Amino acid sequence: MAVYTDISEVELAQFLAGYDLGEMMSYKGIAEGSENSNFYLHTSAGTYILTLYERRVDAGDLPFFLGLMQHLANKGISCPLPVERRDGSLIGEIAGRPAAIITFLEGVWVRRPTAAHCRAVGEALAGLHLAGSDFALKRDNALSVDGWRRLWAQARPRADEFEPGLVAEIDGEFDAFAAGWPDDLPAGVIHADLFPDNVFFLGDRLSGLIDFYFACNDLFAYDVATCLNAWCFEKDNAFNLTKGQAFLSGYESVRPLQEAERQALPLLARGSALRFTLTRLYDWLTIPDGALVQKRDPNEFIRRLRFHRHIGGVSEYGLGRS
Ligand SMILES: Nc1ncnc2c1ncn2[C@@H]1O[C@H](COP(=O)(O)OP(=O)(O)O)[C@@H](O)[C@H]1O
Ligand SMILES: N[C@@H](CCOP(=O)(O)O)C(=O)O
Repeated sequence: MAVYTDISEVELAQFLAGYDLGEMMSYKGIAEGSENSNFYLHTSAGTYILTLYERRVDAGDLPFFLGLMQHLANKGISCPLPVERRDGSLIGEIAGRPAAIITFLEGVWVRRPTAAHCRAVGEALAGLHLAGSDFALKRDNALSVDGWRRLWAQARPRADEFEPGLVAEIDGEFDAFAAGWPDDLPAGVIHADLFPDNVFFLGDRLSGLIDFYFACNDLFAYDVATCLNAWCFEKDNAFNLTKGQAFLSGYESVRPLQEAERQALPLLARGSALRFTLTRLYDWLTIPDGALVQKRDPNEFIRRLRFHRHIGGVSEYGLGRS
């Protein structure tokens, strides 16, 4: 469930007075998502999504996130378009939270992605990387190695409660990143959270990308690594080579990876697995039982991390296989 802040009809009517969206007809909280409060909003002008930005979103980053959606949509990427207020701004306030209205995208996210879905996501991710290349605003990745260290400092004292031995294991991961985290690979705007619940399909056709609230400037190959983690493992946490191959060939059909990016994938995938382990572990240890938000299992990403740590070579991801 993700409605952290409820809103009244009166508050919504006042908020909508700032827009040219006609009369309010109905609104309804959306159960899915985990970071922000989202509502379906029906007005006489159509259907929209109203988002109230919550704990992990810094209001100072909203011009980047919303401006990026505008930029990408204008470049033909199927993503929500923020709706301008009467005064031309994109951000308002409701119930004491910063808030925006974005256009509604048709489609559903797939619970059981096939190799065809993975290929389509690879193509879309590379398209996003190319389309973001001339976006003027910049945002550092708050959840790269330094951000992971801060999260780890908070989770570490209780991490062995989740799994005995985890403290020593994750301390060791940081040593590996200190020795070799790349900073000289092609970089630009990345999505940074392109999980299945953020990609809509109509049948096998990818119909849109959502949730740009972790987007930032970082290595393109790090985004590739995150998608390998998010799309190409099965429910039993085994890597699916066919899906890996499909995702990577989809990506490379639009933007071929450089050899240095290919060789960096095992470390980047390990880092990405650590990033999601840490946010999930932090939530696991800090969100009270019975809270509205659904906790996600850190173990899935601990298992991925171990897989990447022991990978023999990038052909095991499906690279270089026909
Ligand atoms: N533009 C959109 N069009 C249609 N549905 C959307 C749109 N944006 C969000 N949603 C719905 O809201 C849910 C939560 O959105 P998301 O951006 O992932 O939230 P959060 O940032 O809280 O994780 C999505 O799973 C989807 O059902
Ligand atoms: N993708 C992350 C959680 C972020 O949730 P989202 O609803 O914003 O995609 C994870 O799986 O840990």
